[in-house]
Amino acid sequence: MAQLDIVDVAHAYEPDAEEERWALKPLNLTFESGKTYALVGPSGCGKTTLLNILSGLVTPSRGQVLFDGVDVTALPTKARNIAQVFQFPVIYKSMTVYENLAFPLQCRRWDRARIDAKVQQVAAALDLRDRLGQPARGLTADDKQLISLGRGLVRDDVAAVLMDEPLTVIDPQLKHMLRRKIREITEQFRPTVIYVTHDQYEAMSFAQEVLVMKDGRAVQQGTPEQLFEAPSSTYVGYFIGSPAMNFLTVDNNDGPFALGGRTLSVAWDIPRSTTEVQVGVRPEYVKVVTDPGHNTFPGRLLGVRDHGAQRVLEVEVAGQLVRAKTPREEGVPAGEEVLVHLPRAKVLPYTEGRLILQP
Ligand SMILES: Nc1ncnc2c1ncn2[C@@H]1O[C@H](COP(=O)(O)OP(=O)(O)OP(=O)(O)O)[C@@H](O)[C@H]1O
Repeated sequence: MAQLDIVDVAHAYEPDAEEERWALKPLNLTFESGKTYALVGPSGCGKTTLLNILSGLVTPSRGQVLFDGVDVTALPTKARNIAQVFQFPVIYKSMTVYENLAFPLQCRRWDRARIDAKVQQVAAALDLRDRLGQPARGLTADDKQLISLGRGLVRDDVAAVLMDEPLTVIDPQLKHMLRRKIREITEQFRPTVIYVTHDQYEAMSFAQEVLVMKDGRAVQQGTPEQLFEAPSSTYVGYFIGSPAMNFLTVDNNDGPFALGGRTLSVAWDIPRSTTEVQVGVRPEYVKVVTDPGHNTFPGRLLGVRDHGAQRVLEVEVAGQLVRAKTPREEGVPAGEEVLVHLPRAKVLPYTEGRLILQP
């Protein structure tokens, strides 16, 4: 497995377009060997363009692509030694499951014993062992995609495994299981994986590092925990997390920060002159409480939404909407009048959409 570097890479599908309209604005990135990355962002933000530049399907308008320090920018896909998994399964219908998994290894002229050991290992990881003798033709779309994934992961001599929305065709109920399998198999075989998805949940539950993209730019790269705990912008705070991070405008005229005339105690110190401070706090950290206390604000319960094992309470505080995510067993407040607690350590400062300070 290789380290992949993107050095000052940019791409415009229309050569004369001004920079603001480029599909990819100048970008420097390193994908470390043996790590799993997710490229995430809304439709049109440039994820597939970046993946295609890595695979060689698109030659960037400028910049270099390095695999372990070697410049591969001008090399076609087949000379880059990568495995690719696409949205739709790519399998050989006339072959058995075993033959499908073995095929990439036969092409590499591995000997039979080595091929068999590897196929058995990957099939075990993907729970495909009982279907190895079956023809691929009769399998469900989910199983076919599982084989595509297996084929992508079976070769341990590839520079990287590039996956473009591989779970799109998968039945929603099976997605969870497949995500877990991909995670297990990547933990076991340690490939360099770059995985494109528009689904932040998929990215956060699968990758070691997540790269959030917007309008052809990488706006934040970090571990799922870093993106959850300290989004570098309100954009990332909205995009990552369900429901999105709360952002509340606070008063910062004289004295301490305040929300609806009540003091909001915070764990940071920013210049008093900073205009329009918003505080960000994740719904997971907002508590609806019964007793007044430190950083507790009166609010009005507007609604309750079901969120699987949890509920989302929507509360108006000082004229602004605050969402609190609470375990189902905690129940719902009896009346409309509630108190909302914002934990000091979890309240972050933003101005003009940017995180001002790290906590
Ligand atoms: N072949 C192409 N020719 C011209 N413009 C293109 C081409 N492919 C993509 N684009 C444009 O480049 C921008 C980035 O597209 P890209 O497909 O990389 O985004 P994406 O984040 O992968 O989106 P999606 O999730 O919808 O696939 C978009 O504005 C898109 O319209």
